[in-house]
Amino acid sequence: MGLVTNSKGLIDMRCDQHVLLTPKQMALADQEAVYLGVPAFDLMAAAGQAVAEAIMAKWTKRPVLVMAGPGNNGGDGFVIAEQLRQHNWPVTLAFMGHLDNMSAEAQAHAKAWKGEWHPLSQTLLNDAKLVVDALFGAGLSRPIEGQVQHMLEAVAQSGLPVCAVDVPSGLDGATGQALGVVAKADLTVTFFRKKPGHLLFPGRTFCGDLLVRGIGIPAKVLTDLRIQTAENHPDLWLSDYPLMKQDGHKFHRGHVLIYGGQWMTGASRLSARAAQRIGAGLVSLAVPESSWPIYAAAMLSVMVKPLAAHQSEHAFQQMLNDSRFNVVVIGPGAGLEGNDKHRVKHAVLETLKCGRACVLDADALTAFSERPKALFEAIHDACILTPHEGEFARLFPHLSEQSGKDKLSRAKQAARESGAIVLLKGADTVIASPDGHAIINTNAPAELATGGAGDVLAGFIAGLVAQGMTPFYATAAAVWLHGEVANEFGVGLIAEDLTDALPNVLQQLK
Ligand SMILES: NC(=O)C1=CN([C@@H]2O[C@H](COP(=O)(O)OP(=O)(O)OC[C@H]3O[C@@H](n4cnc5c(N)ncnc54)[C@H](O)[C@@H]3O)[C@@H](O)[C@H]2O)[C@@H](O)CC1
Ligand SMILES: Nc1ncnc2c1ncn2[C@@H]1O[C@H](COP(=O)(O)OP(=O)(O)O)[C@@H](O)[C@H]1O
Ligand SMILES: [K+]
Repeated sequence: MGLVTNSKGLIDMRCDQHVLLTPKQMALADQEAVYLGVPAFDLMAAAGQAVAEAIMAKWTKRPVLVMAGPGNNGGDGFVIAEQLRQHNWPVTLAFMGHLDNMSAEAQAHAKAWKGEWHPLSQTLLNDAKLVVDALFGAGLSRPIEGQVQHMLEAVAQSGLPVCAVDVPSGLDGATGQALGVVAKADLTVTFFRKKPGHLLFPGRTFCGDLLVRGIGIPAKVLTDLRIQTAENHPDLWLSDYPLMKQDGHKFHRGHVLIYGGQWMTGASRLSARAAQRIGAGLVSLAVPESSWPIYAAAMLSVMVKPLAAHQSEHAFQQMLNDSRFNVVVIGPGAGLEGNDKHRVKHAVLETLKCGRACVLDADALTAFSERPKALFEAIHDACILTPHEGEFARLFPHLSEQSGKDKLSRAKQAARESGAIVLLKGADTVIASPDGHAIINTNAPAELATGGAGDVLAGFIAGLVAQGMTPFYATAAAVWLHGEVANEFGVGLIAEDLTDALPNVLQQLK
């Protein structure tokens, strides 16, 4: 897989801007930059300078309280304080730590601060109109408690605007989870590249506006870091995107087969329309004979094939023999009542048995909740599971939201355990591949929380896989387009609009 690393394991520079570094990887990047000849003093100077500039661009001149912690995050704080002071801002500096324990560069910058030093105290908030949180950054190693906790609580209660340096103190940059209390910020300035914790919830809400600033670390330090995570962006997959060929015909653009249920006939129709709109050459719906008129009447350009009631399993199996169906979607509206569950499981297992690329969603996932292993044993590498948190917990109960693990790790572990690409939905959708690569999506607006949006997404994915896109990229592209269309449409969105408004967004991709 070539998401962030190419076949030699080197970073693909096309997407280098979008990679996400864990705090550990960031520390290695810093070290490597120093090894390559960039002085640590200069890195810290650039970091502090970048934050000071961001503050002066966002806020008018006002009294500032800079809270500087015991490590290099605190070192940045001293640079910020001095920079703002030089621009005639009234600055108060509160330090918690021991100068002797700080790195040489932090000590040097602390000594360059021309103002007074105060111990951390809540009374300092009385005269402040802005707080700079330079307490802890990448080095946070345990939950915040005691005096710092009380200080952060007082900052929150004060309602003062906060600028966080690198990450809001208390936020785990790797996971987006709080380690004890977190200082919620209005602006967070991070360095070199974003961290997963800036994008995953609840971390994203703690950061406020997020700025990334280069501090002189050369991009080539990324090559040895074994980075596996990136933020979703067309740069990751556009070169793999199936743009139309002038001499193409419909059979070049794949044929999606969608399994339709008896009662919830809308869901699979939404998927079908979405697969068409995103460019699949042909789309067929295989539906129970009894519901055939409903489907056929509503779908004009989709081929609707009836599955006879007395032999529906056999009939579906027969359809799979036609190798022109290069992707199968099962789940939206498939049904779980009576014999439906058995039929759905059978359809899934037969599809997997013949090695067909497939998107398994909704009921196709829930159908296996009693014995997920039966599904995992059949899965191959062109299989995409698209659960929301509820469906995810049915297949991976030990990885549910309640497990205490973060979303990125949960999705990655699920992909590894199942052998499938796992798309774990939500406002911070994660797409994880069994080989450890993962993409975090950030463009989805809350308008997507509407019935049927997931059915459309399944259709988008299938439509892209049908056209030859690799499943991992197809999933990432579909999720991004889904979010982008919802943004373009705005309020009042219903699932049908996602498909109808897709062409505008596709047009901009060209
Ligand atoms: N060359 C570099 O490494 C650069 C680092 N930069 C800054 O340095 C930061 C990372 O610096 P550090 O690795 O020194 O880490 P931090 O400054 O985040 O904090 C590390 C210190 O905090 C203590 N600590 C951790 N968790 C604690 C807790 N819950 N309660 C009390 N004390 C706790 C640790 O024992 C250690 O003394 C980055 O976030 C960034 O702001 C920037 O200056 C750019 C250059
Ligand atoms: N608050 C939110 N912000 C952004 N996207 C969301 C939010 N809530 C849900 N979504 C997205 O909306 C879609 C809903 O899918 P799903 O839960 O399967 O719904 P349905 O089964 O009704 O189609 C997913 O793509 C999900 O990521
Ligand atoms: K901080």
